Amino acid sequence: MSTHSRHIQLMDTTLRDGEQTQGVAFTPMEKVSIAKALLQFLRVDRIEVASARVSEGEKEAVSLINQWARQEGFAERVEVLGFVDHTRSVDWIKSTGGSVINLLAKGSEKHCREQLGKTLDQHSADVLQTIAYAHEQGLKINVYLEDWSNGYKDSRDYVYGLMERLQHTPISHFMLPDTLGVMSPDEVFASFSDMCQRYPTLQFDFHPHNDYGLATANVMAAVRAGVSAVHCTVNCLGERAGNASIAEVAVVLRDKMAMELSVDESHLVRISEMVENFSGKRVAANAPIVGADVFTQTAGIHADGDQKGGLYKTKLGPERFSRIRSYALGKMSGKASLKKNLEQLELDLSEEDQKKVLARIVSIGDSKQTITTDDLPFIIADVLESKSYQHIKLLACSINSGLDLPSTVSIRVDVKGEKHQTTGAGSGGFDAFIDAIGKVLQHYDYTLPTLADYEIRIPKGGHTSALTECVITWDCGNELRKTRGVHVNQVFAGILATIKLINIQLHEMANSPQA
Ligand SMILES: CC(C)C(=O)C(=O)O
Repeated sequence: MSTHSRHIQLMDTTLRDGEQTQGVAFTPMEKVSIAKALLQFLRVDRIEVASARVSEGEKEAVSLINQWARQEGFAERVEVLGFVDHTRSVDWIKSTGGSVINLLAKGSEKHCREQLGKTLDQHSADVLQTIAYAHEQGLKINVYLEDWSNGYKDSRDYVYGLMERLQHTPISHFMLPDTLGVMSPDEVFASFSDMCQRYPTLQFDFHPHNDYGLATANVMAAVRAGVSAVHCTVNCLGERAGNASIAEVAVVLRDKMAMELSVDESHLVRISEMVENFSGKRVAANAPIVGADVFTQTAGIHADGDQKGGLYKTKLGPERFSRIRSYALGKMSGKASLKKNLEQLELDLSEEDQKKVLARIVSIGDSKQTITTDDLPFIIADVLESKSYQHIKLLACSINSGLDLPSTVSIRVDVKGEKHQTTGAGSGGFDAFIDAIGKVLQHYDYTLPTLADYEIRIPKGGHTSALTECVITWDCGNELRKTRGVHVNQVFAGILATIKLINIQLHEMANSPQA
């Protein structure tokens, strides 16, 4: 098959196979939100949203999605996995207002024999009967040949036999899964080339799994062999090691194969965040395109190269995905990393002061702590002994905690030069501190944002007396902000991270035009 540019459909199955990720279950409203984001903003071609007959909640979700999709003219782009169960899956899909069934047939002789206890003739008769009924009911029909990768390897005659029986029925897409994620790109290319040449008038989809970490490479091979659609999920969710990441597939097919796609890449990250929140499955910081760190340069030499004419630029620029490049501060930072951060904060420092600040950054980095751009003004203030960034200082803090007892805290703080002493109570030491500090801050018209996340880490191989690092993500309304605190006592690490956030926000309040 030629590698000439052609349109490749992306079928997103986050809401069906993605929900088969261990521990993931979306509520109906979450499913509706994800479906809308996928079709309306990301503009994928098709979405698979559920398996038929799973539950009442699933029925509600699918009905809501179909209702919305019909209004928006997307009805035929919403698909539901159905089973060879006479009329039951078809009736279920019809009752949700659905238009498309993705019928699950057996793609390997072994599955057909061992799981269904049927021969090829018996199984194809059942499949044909369900297809006829679905067609009569006005559904569009796609068919999965489950375990096709093994079927093609071990029982090719069975696969051809099934295809012969199905090829003249009203099936729109033959969806060939690598159900257990066992194929290599060479195997995908050879098998799909054969299928596409043998049945040149049929449309084939590839449904990959990532068990060997080869899902994206396998998608490339399938497209090279001639498939017209590939399946993927947001954040690579899916059974076991997942399917193929939609972000990876989109950029690889565009950049490496010059294929035409409908997806709007600028929405990839937002959808990834939405799915991360609803699924509770964190995206690895180094996940291509959507990971938190993938547009951060750490080595000073890279920051230097970027400053000298974009020497480290690639097609995968952050702007393409509505993200920005950042320059990490740590022991590997150089002058250019600091300069880039100063530019971002619109801060001007003499060469001499930059040297001092850089030396401090490197020494903080050496003690394994991480530094964010938000930390920089405070490091500068500390190194250059400027008072203008120290709006709040924790002078003393003692915490009393006991098993099954409320915690109490007593604090002394300096806010803008005024001293306060107060107490607080809560269900834990940190909660008690939040109670106490809240009492002080109400005098300054300031309310702490809510926590979006709270992580405690110790260095790998650490021991009970090791430093702990607390990273708090704050929901500041229009943005999420992270602050870090480091201390041997993990509650104090959280308290220091909180003081940092308060300092940043009091500083912004003091410098806002209304102040
Ligand atoms: C249920 C089927 C279609 C599947 O997801 C697979 O075979 O990978």
